[in-house]
Amino acid sequence: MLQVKNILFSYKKTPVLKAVSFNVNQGEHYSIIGESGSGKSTLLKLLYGTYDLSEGQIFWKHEEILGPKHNLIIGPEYMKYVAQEFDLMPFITVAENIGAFLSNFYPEEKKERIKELLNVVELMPFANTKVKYLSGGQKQRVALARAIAKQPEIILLDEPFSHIDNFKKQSLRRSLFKYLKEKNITCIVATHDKEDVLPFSDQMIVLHDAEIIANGKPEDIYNNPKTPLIASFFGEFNTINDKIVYAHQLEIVEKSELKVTVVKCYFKGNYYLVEADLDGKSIFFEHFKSLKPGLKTSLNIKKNKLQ
Ligand SMILES: Nc1ncnc2c1ncn2[C@@H]1O[C@H](COP(=O)(O)OP(=O)(O)OP(=O)(O)O)[C@@H](O)[C@H]1O
Repeated sequence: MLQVKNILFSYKKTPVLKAVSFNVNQGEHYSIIGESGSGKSTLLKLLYGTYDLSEGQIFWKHEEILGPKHNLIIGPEYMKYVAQEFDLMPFITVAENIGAFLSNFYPEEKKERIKELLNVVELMPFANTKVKYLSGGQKQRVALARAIAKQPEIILLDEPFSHIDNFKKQSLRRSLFKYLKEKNITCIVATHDKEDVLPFSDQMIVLHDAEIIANGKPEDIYNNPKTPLIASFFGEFNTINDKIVYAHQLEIVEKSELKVTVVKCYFKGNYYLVEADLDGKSIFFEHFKSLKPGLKTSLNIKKNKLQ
């Protein structure tokens, strides 16, 4: 188990993280979300032992993870960290990069392992391409494969799919997270993307103003967002009578107290996001077809949030 116990950390005077505590079980998928600058990357770096903590402790199993004051080499053996800037060897091939830290003692096994890893990150066709000729997204996939090559016990991923296009992202996410679960590798992901969290995470935390403002199962946090900031991570939402209501929870009905006037419609693929006026305030709801600006209608809040 990873135990983060009441940590405090500042780069300068103001704390970037304070009173941060949470536990992650072996094999669990844990997500860290928060606005830009909320300390997600800093938290991953602290878990990796990049900096010394001002207060608190971090343990993996019974071993304390200590910073550079105590270690010449940053990062414990059993842990891998994939930063936003990936550090690859440009003049050798994808396969050579992935195999760089694998033992040469059993060449056949090494070849098989590289093949397996190339499949996980869907880079088989680029096995013999030099990394310098790859796109940003392809390089990010090499970095991911390299991080799992030696089968760490725990992997820290900072925005792991940020450079990868939407075509590849969906299948890559499934492939990587499935692989990590199968191998029982604990995975901690800092992300802006709810698609990294909702379908895959066992637990998540939300950082704001240097502290954890929510910690729990994604389903619970999604269904009961405590603040507008949390709701905004998941999608378009409204505050109606002091309650947070997602756009998809509103439906048009014949009569209700919520009388709105349509302002604009945005095509979203399988639905339209409708912007409407409710007593001088903008309100957003989803509808299956486009509505004319100026149309007056009534809305109802659906009961089941997942509908
Ligand atoms: N090396 C550093 N020296 C000083 N301040 C830093 C350093 N790295 C980060 N910060 C500051 O610490 C705060 C948290 O940064 P961090 O990169 O952890 O946020 P983040 O949530 O990962 O942001 P993003 O989502 O944009 O990657 C920010 O205010 C940032 O400016």
